[in-house]
Amino acid sequence: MEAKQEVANPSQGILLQAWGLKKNYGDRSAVRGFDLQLRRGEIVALLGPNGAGKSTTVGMLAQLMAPDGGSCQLLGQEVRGDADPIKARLGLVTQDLALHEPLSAQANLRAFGGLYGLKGAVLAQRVEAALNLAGLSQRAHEAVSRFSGGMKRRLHIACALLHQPDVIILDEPTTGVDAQSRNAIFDMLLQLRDTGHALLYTTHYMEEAQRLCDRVLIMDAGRVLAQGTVAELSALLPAAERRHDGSTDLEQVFLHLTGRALRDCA
Ligand SMILES: Nc1ncnc2c1ncn2[C@@H]1O[C@H](COP(=O)(O)OP(=O)(O)OP(=O)(O)O)[C@@H](O)[C@H]1O
Repeated sequence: MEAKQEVANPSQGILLQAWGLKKNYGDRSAVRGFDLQLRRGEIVALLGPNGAGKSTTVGMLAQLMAPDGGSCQLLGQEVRGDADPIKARLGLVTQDLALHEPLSAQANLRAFGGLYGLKGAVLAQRVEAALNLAGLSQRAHEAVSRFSGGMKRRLHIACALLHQPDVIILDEPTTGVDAQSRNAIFDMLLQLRDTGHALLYTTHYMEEAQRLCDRVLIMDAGRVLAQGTVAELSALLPAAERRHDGSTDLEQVFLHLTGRALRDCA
């Protein structure tokens, strides 16, 4: 195990921390050394093209797969197996929807709440709060099969939050949604950030990372190439490549770092 430079410390606001995470599939290195410090009250984007290693990184951070190297801590502790209570402090929003289409939004939430061991008045209160957060209170009793793609995505996110995790990892949560629903999802995520959650958000959409996130990690071929605020990343560009109006396009930064355009990598 590699040396740790710093202990993840919730009192300093660091809720999720990783050191040198590595993962191989056979002789392919999917992740080649991933470091992270995720703090309370921030949204960090993990931005990279298809195949960059984002989902594999999420799998290791969410304790779904063991790394081949490195380690991570959740609220200052290593997670010791599925039964470790600390694991409940993390919520994972997967890329694939996990909803029961014939059931209503409320019934889906109740079913997920049951999986987390919630019942009675607590379950009822959490389901109501989740419907509210997802903007679905008026559609609570309708079958999910009648929902738009964006409504399903919002419900899917709400299901992953019923156990009130501190750290939320979202793997491309806007896949297949229109601009209006994307805005509704952004509102949900900003509300979560502003109530003290820490969010890690994977995407291959630069404009999402730029608009929503406090910091951005740019990843390609299993490595983090650069990280920082958009302004910090912009400072990596040579003066001649910067826009005259001072605005930055993460696409330009990716192009500068890799010699190819992010949109051409998909
Ligand atoms: N189960 C697997 N077996 C073999 N190779 C895999 C497996 N899962 C991922 N890979 C490979 O590992 C690399 C990283 O894949 P990963 O899915 O983590 O990237 P990603 O950035 O999440 O991509 P996307 O945006 O398309 O989801 C890719 O080269 C991929 O083909």
